[in-house]
Amino acid sequence: MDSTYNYLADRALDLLGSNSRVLILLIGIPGSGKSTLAKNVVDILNSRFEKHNELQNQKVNFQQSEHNSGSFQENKLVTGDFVSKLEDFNSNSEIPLEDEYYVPKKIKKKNEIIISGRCEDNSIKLVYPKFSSKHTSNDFAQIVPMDGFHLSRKVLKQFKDPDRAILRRGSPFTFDSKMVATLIKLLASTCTRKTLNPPIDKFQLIDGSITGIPDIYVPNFIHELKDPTPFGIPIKSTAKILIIEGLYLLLNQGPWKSIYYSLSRNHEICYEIWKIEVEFNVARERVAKRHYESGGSTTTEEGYERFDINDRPNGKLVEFNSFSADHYIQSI
Ligand SMILES: Nc1ncnc2c1ncn2[C@@H]1O[C@H](COP(=O)(O)OP(=O)(O)OP(=O)(O)O)[C@@H](O)[C@H]1O
Repeated sequence: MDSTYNYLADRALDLLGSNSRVLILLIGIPGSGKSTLAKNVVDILNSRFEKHNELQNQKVNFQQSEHNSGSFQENKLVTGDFVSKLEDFNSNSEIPLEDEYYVPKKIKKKNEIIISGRCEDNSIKLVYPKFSSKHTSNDFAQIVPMDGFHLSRKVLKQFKDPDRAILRRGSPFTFDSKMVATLIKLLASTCTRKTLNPPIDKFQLIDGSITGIPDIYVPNFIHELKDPTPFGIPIKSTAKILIIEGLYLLLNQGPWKSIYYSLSRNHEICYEIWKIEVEFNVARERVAKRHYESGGSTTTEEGYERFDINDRPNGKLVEFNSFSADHYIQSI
């Protein structure tokens, strides 16, 4: 197992090369072990980062612009082109909550831009970094979960068939898929292949005032609240390896398919797609156990039932309707 995680950490570092950032999409059916694998790989990367800095006898090796006015300069953001194409949010316009194709809108504030989809709970915030004085070892590699893009129960209850929406929570139509696609396009724009001159060490962090990469805040999913919270997860401008994990990232249906197209048609983007392969009966055992241990079901039998009602159809959907990945990992 450890050798798989170490191999993947090496692979991510090789992909990064001397680019400012690499994006890795991690997919797999429910229970395939996406979160577990992503966490292990990110931990290895961050501990290597820490060790590297210890060897160099410096806390964090990082490059920052000397003259940073700290003022907001949208045109300096690498995400500027993409964001400028989004329409401004108009508080009078009605948001069709069930429209999967609803296009997110932007709201500009002093030194930040908020991108809002069908529900403000799923919003994303971009902040142009003023100063980046505090860095920790966790700034190097990071997991970006998709859970925060679950539509809130408040929204699902307003669907034409709220019972079905609540029962099938976790299915593609219960996410703000346009916001997921928007986030990936935003992140992709921060991962363009640009060999810096002079080439920099893989482990060197570079301030957003040099790269034009903003800090991006994405929604978190608090399991106790059973709903998303906006801006709960910061993706610092200095993060160099991002692992985005989610079930539907390669789905070739609805707004999800734009994720694959936005990456695969652009060879300028430094990215790779990894898929974990696992037998359904193995995933079923794991998920039923997880449901039971987390209190989501009172017996293991009920855990199996939950897998069969929701996780299995969602898993089958992605197994038969997804684009191909770049690298396949056998779950052990
Ligand atoms: N290789 C493994 N061997 C045994 N159990 C595992 C393995 N990987 C993960 N698990 C366990 O299986 C369960 C599901 O793992 P994890 O949450 O990482 O999967 P996931 O693909 O992210 O699932 P989901 O999409 O449902 O969130 C967890 O309880 C985890 O501890």
